[in-house]
Amino acid sequence: MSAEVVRVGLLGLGTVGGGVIKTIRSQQEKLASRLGKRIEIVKALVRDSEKERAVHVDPALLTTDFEDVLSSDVDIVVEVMGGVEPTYDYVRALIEKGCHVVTANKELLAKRGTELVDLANQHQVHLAYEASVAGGIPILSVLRQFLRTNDIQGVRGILNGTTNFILTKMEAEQLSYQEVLKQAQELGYAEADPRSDVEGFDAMYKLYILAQLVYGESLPLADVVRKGIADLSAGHIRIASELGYRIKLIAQAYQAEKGIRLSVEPTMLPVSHPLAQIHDAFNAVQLSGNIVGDLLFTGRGAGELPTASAVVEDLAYLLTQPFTPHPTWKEKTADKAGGTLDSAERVLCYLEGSCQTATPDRVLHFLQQAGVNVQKLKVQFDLGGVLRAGLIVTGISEEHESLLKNDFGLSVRCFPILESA
Ligand SMILES: NC(=O)C1=CN([C@@H]2O[C@H](COP(=O)(O)OP(=O)(O)OC[C@H]3O[C@@H](n4cnc5c(N)ncnc54)[C@H](OP(=O)(O)O)[C@@H]3O)[C@@H](O)[C@H]2O)C=CC1
Ligand SMILES: N[C@@H](CC=O)C(=O)O
Repeated sequence: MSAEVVRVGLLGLGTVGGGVIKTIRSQQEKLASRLGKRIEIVKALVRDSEKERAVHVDPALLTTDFEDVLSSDVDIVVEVMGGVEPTYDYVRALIEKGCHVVTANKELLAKRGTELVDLANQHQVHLAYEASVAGGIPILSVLRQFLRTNDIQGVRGILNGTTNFILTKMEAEQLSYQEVLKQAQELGYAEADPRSDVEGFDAMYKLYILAQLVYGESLPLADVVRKGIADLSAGHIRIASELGYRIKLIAQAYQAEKGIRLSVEPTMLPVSHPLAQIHDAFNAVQLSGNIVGDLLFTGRGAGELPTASAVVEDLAYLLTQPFTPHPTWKEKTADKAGGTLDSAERVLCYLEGSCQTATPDRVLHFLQQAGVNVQKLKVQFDLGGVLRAGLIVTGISEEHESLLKNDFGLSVRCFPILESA
């Protein structure tokens, strides 16, 4: 008996789109026997149909006109073109036409997901987006299907492969930030505009989506604390390592007294911390449930095949499952947006400046007089007379930071420390 054919359209045929085609081709027989359906790609929207591609496709399938996809009787569309405009309009039109949509586009979901989820429910179509968070790790399916009894108390993780790759290589191979970013782009990890990765936007979009699933609501993106790694130097990484820490871009969502809080920022982890062991473009998500306790999921967070795996698993899932309404997405403004340094916290404070104006003794004296508790100190001088110091402190405030900048001519950067596993 021949398997039913499912007509799939692709929006985008770059890194992920190419991976989707390769995966469907390599797994076609298995999928047909498991699903009783054969997946046929019938159209692929691209910007430039003449461009040479990593995967060969029949040129007749390529189009630069979205109307060709919309009018081609597709059952499902896989959106892997990225961005919000014109993507939102395309996805909207497809849902209104009754197409199921699978997307890897976290930016689209974090910015317009509330509307798209409602629209998909209204038209009774699937909107599947496993690939939008943590690449190949099936974390959204776990949250949706296997953690419905637990209250999830907090979620934290490494959600961006590019920045984790950069931090790993900067530390292990002493490569420059620019050099490693270029490698990440060549390997297909980075976003089309890599500022999204290195400035923490990409991880913020993923955290927003996780919060929708974990808490049934998220904060507006403007209320999320977001700091990136673009200004991290070899000096930061070296001092951290000498003090026994490793810097990771950590995304966290937790329930505070006045509602949920979301943050993405470079954070110091003791080298023995499980998240400090996540290297290269791997991601990790740590969850803590009131019944199950702590869970840690890890896997490849970016790149052609890990992401395609999540996309094609979504396709396989929705080909076998009847439509069920998706829980509505909500946004709730934070009572008080976080972001200011809580002086009660233990932080690693990195200072850099000329030793003409700032000697370790003078800086320590100032901090002690100001009531800052210094627990550890590492100092380095280079031949050019530059002082670099790492201090583990509690009780430092933004006012102290300003005084260190203004009175001692130091550049100051304080990093939160994540002590507990
Ligand atoms: N790369 C990764 O590791 C991951 C990516 N994602 C997400 O997947 C999506 C795709 O990423 P990726 O494959 O890396 O991106 P690429 O830049 O490699 O591919 C984008 C594709 O979309 C096409 N495209 C872009 N804009 C338009 C437009 N306006 N009209 C028509 N076609 C367009 C491009 O056409 P052309 O080829 O002609 O230029 C290209 O084929 C993004 O949302 C990204 O955030 C999610 C998880 C991991
Ligand atoms: N640019 C992203 C790709 C996957 O989402 C990343 O580096 O994690």
